[in-house]
Amino acid sequence: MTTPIEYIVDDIVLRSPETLGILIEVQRSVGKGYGVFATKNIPVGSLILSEAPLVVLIDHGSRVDPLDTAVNALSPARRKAYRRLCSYRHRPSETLNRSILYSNGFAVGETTTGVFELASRINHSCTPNCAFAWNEELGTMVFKNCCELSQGQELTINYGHHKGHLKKFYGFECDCGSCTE
Ligand SMILES: C[S@@+](CC[C@H](N)C(=O)[O-])C[C@H]1O[C@@H](n2cnc3c(N)ncnc32)[C@H](O)[C@@H]1O
Repeated sequence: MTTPIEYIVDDIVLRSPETLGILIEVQRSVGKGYGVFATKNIPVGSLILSEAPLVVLIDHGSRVDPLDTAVNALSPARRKAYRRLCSYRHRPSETLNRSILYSNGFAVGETTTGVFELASRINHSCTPNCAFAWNEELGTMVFKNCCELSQGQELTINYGHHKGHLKKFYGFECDCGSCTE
């Protein structure tokens, strides 16, 4: 659990990660499931979100899937939040926990993957309006907008894959128009 930290964004003092409902909200995104949207105009370079992972996975190659152990160890509310995330099963043998991890995971260090309750709702664009970086000291993924956002605009990040990989691993055809093959 990270200690809440105060940030000043656009004259509002925020306690991390309480930007939900103030700067951003989760809504349906046409053809993409859910997405994260700006609730107001947000100047470039604002702190949009600083969130600790719901689940982290460091795979040590044990026979028992350490992901199942990590998910089972969550509180019922956090386990429910994990299981409610979207999942694209890219192989029939993949477990639901694994599909959720692969569809929603971010690298949080060299060998660690993190899944986030809110950040994992952000959709992809090859020309994204937000950038993110893992902050080791805070133990949070920090998101800032790289251009001005208007109220109601969807936040996007680049998942870091070309078109074919987005289809194969996330199950969607990117139609942003700037994809690389
Ligand atoms: C990390 S989740 C993003 C949140 C997700 N939309 C949800 O409803 O929870 C990744 C999934 O979102 C969808 N997605 C993300 N970016 C998309 C895009 N540009 N076009 C279509 N679907 C997208 C795909 O289903 C993908 O597997």
